[in-house]
Amino acid sequence: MNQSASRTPDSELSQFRVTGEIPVPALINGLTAAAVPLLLFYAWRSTQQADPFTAPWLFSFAVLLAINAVIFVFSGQKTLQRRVFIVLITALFTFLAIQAVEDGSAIIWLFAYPPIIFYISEARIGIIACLGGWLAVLLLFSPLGDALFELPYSGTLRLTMIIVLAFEMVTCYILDQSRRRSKLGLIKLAKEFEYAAKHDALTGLANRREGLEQLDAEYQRYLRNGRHYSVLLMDIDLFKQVNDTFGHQVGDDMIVLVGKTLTEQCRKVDTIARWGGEEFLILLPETSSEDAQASAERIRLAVAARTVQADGMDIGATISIGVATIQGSESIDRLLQRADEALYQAKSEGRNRTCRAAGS
Ligand SMILES: Nc1nc2c(ncn2[C@@H]2O[C@H](COP(=O)(O)OP(=O)(O)OP(=O)(O)O)[C@@H](O)[C@H]2O)c(=O)[nH]1
Repeated sequence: MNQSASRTPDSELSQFRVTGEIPVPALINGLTAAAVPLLLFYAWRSTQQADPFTAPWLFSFAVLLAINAVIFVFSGQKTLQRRVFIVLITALFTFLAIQAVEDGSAIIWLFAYPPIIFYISEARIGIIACLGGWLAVLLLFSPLGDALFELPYSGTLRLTMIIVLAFEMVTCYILDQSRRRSKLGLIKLAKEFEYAAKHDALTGLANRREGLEQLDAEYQRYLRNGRHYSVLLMDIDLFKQVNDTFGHQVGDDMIVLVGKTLTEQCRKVDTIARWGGEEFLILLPETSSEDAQASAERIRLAVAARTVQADGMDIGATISIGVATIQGSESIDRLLQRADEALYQAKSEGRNRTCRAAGS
């Protein structure tokens, strides 16, 4: 599981939403909603404290973040919004790191950056951004930083910041990886459940429920475009004897063999469903009654040519098939009923044959 999971790229991962997970656009808009008034407040405070440089920058960041949110609301451009947001908050945190707002405490805001960047971007971007940010802080706190800026930070604060920031970034990375792996696990589990809900465990064919869904979808298409479709309802002949004589396992092998043969004989667009114990249904989209009859005969002969091994013997299987083609405004139930009647007729006429439903 982990192998295929770890191969899934982040971009693919971001397309899936696990119930309860905060969607990235919602988080971005929530953070924007919180950041804009905060930035405006600090901009106002800066003007009060006669700091003419900081206020315009904070105000600009507030406006750009608000514009980014508005663009999303009106255009729904999630990717663009996310990228712009990443650039803006990276620039904002860089600004906060080098700009000693008031007494220099603004740099503490850097701790808010790692969890946000890991949550809203791919793991690769998060690592690059955090590593770059940490190296930048290291450089800022070096003698070079002092040469370039007037930094009010003590040696103890610098050392603590560097260590705690690194600790926080690594922790965020580990938590983020754990979150991504859990999400991949859930996605894989959901796919397995979905597959199990739609397929028959023995043959791997569609199960009856999925067959009915496909029938309904085809019926809706038929109502729209009037293109007729057909169904083949088939049943392995005298199957009880196979079970009774050779055992249940040989019976199962025969069901699998028939399912395999049907798959080989059908088009990709056809739906092959295990309808019941030894009963199968094939949905043939856009297929006339004549073509359906021809397909049914081909399938019947293909099955009759195959054998399963039991007690060193080759056991042959034959099937009987009822063919029905949708007509007029009849319901799916009525179509299936006609196919069933045709199958019954094939059985009563001696089995190993194909019968077309009345009216088809
Ligand atoms: N091995 C196996 N047997 C199954 C399975 N599902 C149903 N069966 C058996 O299939 C048999 C079906 O028998 P019947 O309905 O009497 O039909 P038949 O013997 O095929 O006779 P006709 O349909 O009249 O040709 C029953 O004995 C079921 O127990 C399955 O998944 N595996």
